[in-house]
Amino acid sequence: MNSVIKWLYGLSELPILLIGEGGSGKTSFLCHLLHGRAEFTIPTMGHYHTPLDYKKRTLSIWDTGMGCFRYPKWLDYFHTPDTSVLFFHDCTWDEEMTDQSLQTLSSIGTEMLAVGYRSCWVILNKQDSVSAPEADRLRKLYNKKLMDIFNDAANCRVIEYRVSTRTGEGVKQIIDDLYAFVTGAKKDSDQQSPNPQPSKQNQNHAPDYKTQIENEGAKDSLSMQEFWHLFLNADLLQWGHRDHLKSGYILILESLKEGGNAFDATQTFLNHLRRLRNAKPDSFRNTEHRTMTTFWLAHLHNAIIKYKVYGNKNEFPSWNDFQQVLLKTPILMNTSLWMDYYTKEHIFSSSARESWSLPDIKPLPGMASSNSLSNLIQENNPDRLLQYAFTVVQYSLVSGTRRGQIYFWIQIVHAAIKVFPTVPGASTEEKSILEIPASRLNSASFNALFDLKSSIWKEYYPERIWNSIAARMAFIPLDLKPLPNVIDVSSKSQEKASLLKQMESTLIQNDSGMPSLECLSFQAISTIRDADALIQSSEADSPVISSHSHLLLYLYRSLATEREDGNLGKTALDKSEEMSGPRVNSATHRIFWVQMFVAALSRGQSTSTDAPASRTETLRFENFIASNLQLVCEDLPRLYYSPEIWYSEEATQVMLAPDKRRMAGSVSSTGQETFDGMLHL
Ligand SMILES: Nc1nc2c(ncn2[C@@H]2O[C@H](COP(=O)(O)OP(=O)(O)OP(=O)(O)O)[C@@H](O)[C@H]2O)c(=O)[nH]1
Ligand SMILES: [Mg+2]
Repeated sequence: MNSVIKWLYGLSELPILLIGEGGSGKTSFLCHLLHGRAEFTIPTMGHYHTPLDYKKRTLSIWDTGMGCFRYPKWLDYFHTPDTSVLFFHDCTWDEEMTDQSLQTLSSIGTEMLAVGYRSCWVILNKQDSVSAPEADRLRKLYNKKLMDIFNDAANCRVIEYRVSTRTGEGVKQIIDDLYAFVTGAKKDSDQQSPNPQPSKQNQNHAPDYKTQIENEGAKDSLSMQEFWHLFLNADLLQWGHRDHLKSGYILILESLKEGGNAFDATQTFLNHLRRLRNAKPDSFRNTEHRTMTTFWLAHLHNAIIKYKVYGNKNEFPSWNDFQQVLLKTPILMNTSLWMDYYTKEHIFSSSARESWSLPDIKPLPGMASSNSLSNLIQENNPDRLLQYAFTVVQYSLVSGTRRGQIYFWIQIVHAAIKVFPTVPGASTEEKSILEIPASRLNSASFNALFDLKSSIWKEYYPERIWNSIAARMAFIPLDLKPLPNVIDVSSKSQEKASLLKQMESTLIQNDSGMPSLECLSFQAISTIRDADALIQSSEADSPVISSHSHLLLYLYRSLATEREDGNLGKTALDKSEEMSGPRVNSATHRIFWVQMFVAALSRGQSTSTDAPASRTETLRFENFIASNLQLVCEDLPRLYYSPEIWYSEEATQVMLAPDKRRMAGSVSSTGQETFDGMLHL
């Protein structure tokens, strides 16, 4: 795991770990270091890596949040024997908090001793707010504690001078001292290269994979359809590398068309393998290995994208292009390809067999490199049918009026979109347009499909009712004809092929960007509806999370009242740990959403946009969602994490920092903290 973390975040030089109880000033310290001033901070969750060029070296600074302490042995993942630890204490804490902080230092110290350590310096922070004798008292307490734990005064000590990460006093001196200490003490063993070399076999031999592909292709007399038929019936006469690639190619291609990725396709592939094994145990041995399957599907996925993008093609390749795709990426023929990425110990571990595990030699191609910001594409679509709904929704949510009209639009949009499945299907036949999941639909396709007009209300209401005062307050029963349950796909837009193409390109674009405002607004409507239903039932307070709307409502109810007492971060983590269910069974997933929530609530705090307490809970929740539309986007993690990291076993165990984009609560060296989602809305 350590090596995974190392290549993932480039933890190559002078690692420095900032730890200490929540609110002790770790992030403020980093802000001062980077920007030379204190900034507004929100509680940090998880671990964030910031490289800082300093003198002639790069400091690899890890800011941690209190979430860390909650995972057993978390230090194992982020602390190496060459890490310098800076432990923060808030001098204004009362006795109870001080005891807790001392205990935390004990448990961290014990783990450091087990892993091996370089140094541990205690920083008595916020001395701008306490007297000198109080700081002295604390210094003695901590000196004794350090002696008890490490008995190593040369490397483990309390900083003597005054420190305040608010005023900046002492900050530069700490880093100067640490730099001098580390560069002076650097051992020879540290110069070792962190990454093992790629396997010799792959370096020395460059087999002619192209010729091999051509030879095997020439002998392959089955059409792709025939192959697939035999595969489904477990009638394949052979089950070699090419057959694996072929079936994987079909599955990943179909998954891609419906907005899926290697991870969605992995489960389908494993299901097929199980089916084949049950049908013909002698021909299909039990070689089920989740990491290996995902590894190959991820490579096939990249090969398909490469073929499409570099070939300047508008469409995904077809089934029959398999041979051509293979020829463009001949390395797929290398059955030992995984050796470039995984050590044997790692890939043959039982956890890698059962769950997707990140490679420990180098990242898969296409995986975002450390902290690179993805270019967010703001859709600029002139054909914005949903804009109608959005405008009404936004107006209604913010002003609390015209509820009648908004519900009309909800019904219309909902009736139309009902023909889309909410969950992507797993069938592998050629996809029809109606198999694109609703969550991936964009407004242009929606418009083209349903041909709805902003004037459609005229079919249902006379103008005087539509514009009446009553319609502003509540939903008015329909006057002219009932609302449809399902709207037919417009007959004008039956040209499936061209629409499918349009959707495919949207899917690819959406991979790196946020859905349009219209889509977010649309999703917000259903979130609010779901939340309302949950509030009516008793399910809202259940920590067994049943849906994304439930997750949002649960966090909202747990945290919205907490922001006054300054303990938001701690409560958020406590609450998040009570949650269960498939959406939150990974540490990274859970903390990601909690962090998003904390950021949203903190923003509310700083801009005071919250609804008055007199409003009903549903309305307050509506108001909160309307001000933080990004939260309704279930795909939000895609903006921050590559799927390889997001779905990895490692991410399940500890909070892994995002690799595509920084989250609120972390500080970057290029700018100050970001409040996610709102920047590009
Ligand atoms: N008086 C005083 N307040 C400070 C000082 N440094 C930080 N603060 C305040 O303390 C609070 C917490 O600071 P952070 O830097 O967010 O603390 P943290 O250790 O990163 O907290 P977590 O991320 O929750 O673990 C903020 O409100 C800061 O403004 C200081 O030197 N003096
Ligand atoms: Mg912090």
